[in-house]
Amino acid sequence: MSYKVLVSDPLADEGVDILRGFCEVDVKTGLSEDELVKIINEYDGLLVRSGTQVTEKVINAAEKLKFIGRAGAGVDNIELEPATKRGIIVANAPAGNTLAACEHTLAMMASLARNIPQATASVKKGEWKRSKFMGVELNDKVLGIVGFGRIGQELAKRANALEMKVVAYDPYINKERANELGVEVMTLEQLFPVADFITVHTPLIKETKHLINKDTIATMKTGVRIINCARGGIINEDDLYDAIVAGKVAGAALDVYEEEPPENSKIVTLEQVITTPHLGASTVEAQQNVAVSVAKQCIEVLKGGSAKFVVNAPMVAPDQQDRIEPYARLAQKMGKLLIQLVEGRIESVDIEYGGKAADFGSGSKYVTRLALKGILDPILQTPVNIVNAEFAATERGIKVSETLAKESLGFTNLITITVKTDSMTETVSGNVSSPEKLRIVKIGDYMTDMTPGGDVIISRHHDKPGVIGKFATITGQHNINIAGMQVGRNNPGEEAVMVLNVDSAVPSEAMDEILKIDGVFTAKYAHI
Ligand SMILES: NC(=O)C1=CN([C@@H]2O[C@H](COP(=O)(O)OP(=O)(O)OC[C@H]3O[C@@H](n4cnc5c(N)ncnc54)[C@H](O)[C@@H]3O)[C@@H](O)[C@H]2O)C=CC1
Ligand SMILES: O=C(O)C(=O)COP(=O)(O)O
Repeated sequence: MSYKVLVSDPLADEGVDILRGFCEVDVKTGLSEDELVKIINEYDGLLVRSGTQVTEKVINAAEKLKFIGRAGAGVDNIELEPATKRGIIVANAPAGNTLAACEHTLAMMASLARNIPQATASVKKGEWKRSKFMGVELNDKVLGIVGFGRIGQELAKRANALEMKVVAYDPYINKERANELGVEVMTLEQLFPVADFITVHTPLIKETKHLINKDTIATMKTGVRIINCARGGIINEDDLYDAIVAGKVAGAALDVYEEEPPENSKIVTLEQVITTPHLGASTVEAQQNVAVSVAKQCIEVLKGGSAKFVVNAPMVAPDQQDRIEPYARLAQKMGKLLIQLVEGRIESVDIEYGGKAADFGSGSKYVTRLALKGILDPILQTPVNIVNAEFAATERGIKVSETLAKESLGFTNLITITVKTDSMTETVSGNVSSPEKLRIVKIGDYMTDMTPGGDVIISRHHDKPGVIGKFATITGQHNINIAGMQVGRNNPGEEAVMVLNVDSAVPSEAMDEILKIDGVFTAKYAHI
């Protein structure tokens, strides 16, 4: 299969070369939304930085698109919901530019403290105004970090070395980690009045939009200096402008703007405001890191796998991946079996985790989505994957639940999936004996021991002499070889469940004959 990938923002050659080794790549930068909409249906993958707006209109025109890669951290230029609905994996390269953005913030803070850009411009004009550019020291000043994630934490380490006092606010902060870094954790109300420098390192989301505004600025120290190397929009630029003009804020260092480029922004015209054109990630090292990361993830996805840093699907922690992967495979096969066993409109799917499968934490969401993929893939037009599985279920009114099992039937781990339709309920339980040995151990009320895979006939029949023999006769007449057989029953002479593994597909005529056997209640052919 040959794939085509569009790179619509400048991407380091190292990434483009990796992609070219796998598929056709077009590099077309500076496209308008309409230009992108016109060509996007040719592509299986799209790689961007912050320059391309991946809007709903673009996504809806992207008929073949399977992957959108963000060569960087922030994904606020990609509309995630439409991508998720369409099953398009969106991934970023979150750590590749952390140090670049952190060092840029440090450089901006030092430049702001010592008026370096203004002084440079003055000298270049032939001036020699030493008293005009009196600065302040960083030493002993309070640095308030808002958003204590990757960049915020790296910055704290470096600010400690400059002998600044670091305080931080983050609603999801790891207090132990902050204390290890010598950082005092505060509320925003505590941080604003004590900080000499305030720097924001949050994503731009509804909670952080205009987090710095006229009301919050009013609570800050007079003479505070503010830095934004995260996202335009976290600071209300008009309010910051007024506060600088009023002398409340001594100055600001901005790398990012509410509108980029900031053509209509008055804030950039102020002498006290130093500016760079969104350069936080622009180092040779960071660009190589992020380009290679998204290129590799793009290839993985186009090969049918998953990406390492998916932002629109549940992630499994890297140290849990090997452990959870066999359960995910098992759940998908169980789902595929179940959909072939049930009849009617599906109303609910419950996935029960027992024994060692009960402590997956958020990893269970990954397993659940693969179970849903197994169930929904054969019945839906659009391909179902880890990204859109839950959406595809809820859109069809299917209630999905996860429960912890009270018992695991004596197995060290057990997953039980129950599918309820408007006419019946079917339950299948499975166990991971070893990463290579997956087993279906129970169908309905009957214990079995079946390796999920290949072609099977599953019957419910009266446990009496001669019934099983007739199965063998019919399959033999249709030249279908029986590879294995297990029968489960609760009491002799009552109902039994049989799983017959066969070596080839079973035609409908053979199934019609099987259904006519005296004593057969139900019989289904399934390919798993
Ligand atoms: N200027 C540039 O070129 C670059 C900008 N960035 C931007 O920097 C920002 C931070 O990036 P990372 O540190 O890599 O992300 P991260 O995800 O590691 O950290 C973000 C932190 O913000 C915190 N947060 C979320 N909501 C918050 C709220 N309401 N108040 C305070 N904190 C909140 C999160 O808990 C998290 O710890 C992002 O917006 C990213 O897009 C990143 C790289 C380069
Ligand atoms: O990674 C981020 O969030 C950035 O803002 C970097 O943006 P860029 O890739 O340089 O357009």
